[in-house]
Amino acid sequence: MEINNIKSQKEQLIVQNVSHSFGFSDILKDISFTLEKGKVTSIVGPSGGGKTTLLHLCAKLLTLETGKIKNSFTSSSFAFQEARLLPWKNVLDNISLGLKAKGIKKEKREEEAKAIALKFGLEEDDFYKFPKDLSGGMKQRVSFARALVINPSLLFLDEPFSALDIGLKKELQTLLIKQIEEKQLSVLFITHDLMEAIKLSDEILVLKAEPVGHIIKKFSFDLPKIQRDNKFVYEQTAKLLSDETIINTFELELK
Ligand SMILES: Nc1ncnc2c1ncn2[C@@H]1O[C@H](COP(=O)(O)OP(=O)(O)OP(=O)(O)O)[C@@H](O)[C@H]1O
Repeated sequence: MEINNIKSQKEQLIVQNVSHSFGFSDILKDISFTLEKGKVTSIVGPSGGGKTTLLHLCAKLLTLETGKIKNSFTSSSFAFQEARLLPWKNVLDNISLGLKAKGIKKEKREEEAKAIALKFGLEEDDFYKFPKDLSGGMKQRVSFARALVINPSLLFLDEPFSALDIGLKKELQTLLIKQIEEKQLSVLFITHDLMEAIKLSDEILVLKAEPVGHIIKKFSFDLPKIQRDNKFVYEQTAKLLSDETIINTFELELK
């Protein structure tokens, strides 16, 4: 038991002095932060600031050129703004892709995929539908179920809520918070949405694009996510939006 505790404490993502360029364009400069087990770190900033590039470097979807990234989490998965489902596979088969890759038998795969599909608000009638017959919201439910069915210790999220209506956004955020609390899930989360970041994060890194993407400020929040009501989110948002660095980063106009 104790050995497990020691092992789990060591799970972290350490990003040290990471810079990145595409050709002659410098995109990121000297980025450093650490994501601990059970924590959520959000990267917020204006469009084009290099948020997705940073996430891709952390997830090894891009080759690291400068700096160090050490990921000691035991497993990871992804969910993106678009659900990216395989069009030739039905809902259950899409959800259980990661289980298949782990060598889990078909019967067990289906059982686990069905359980998580129901948890994420899909219905039995949806199980054998193909992506072309699903709404955008249903596709995103499948995408979340697929990412979480393998019980990852680290989840990479790139604006997964941005195309959803407000009700579904809230529902999926609540389900995600539950997973974070129950399973000590860690999340690296990209968003444009400051309120969303305040609701979900332990730490927010603000990325400024000019002249090259760099972290201009870090904010931490201690209140348990489950206790963050609208009042907390609005108050914290107002506080952050009155910070001069945030005003400059987002080029907000004060009237
Ligand atoms: N594969 C690539 N090759 C060349 N340039 C790229 C590539 N990927 C991204 N870029 C450029 O890098 C910059 C940062 O892009 P990135 O997608 O990381 O920003 P972002 O902050 O995630 O933006 P958004 O919020 O709009 O998604 C942009 O100018 C983009 O055009």
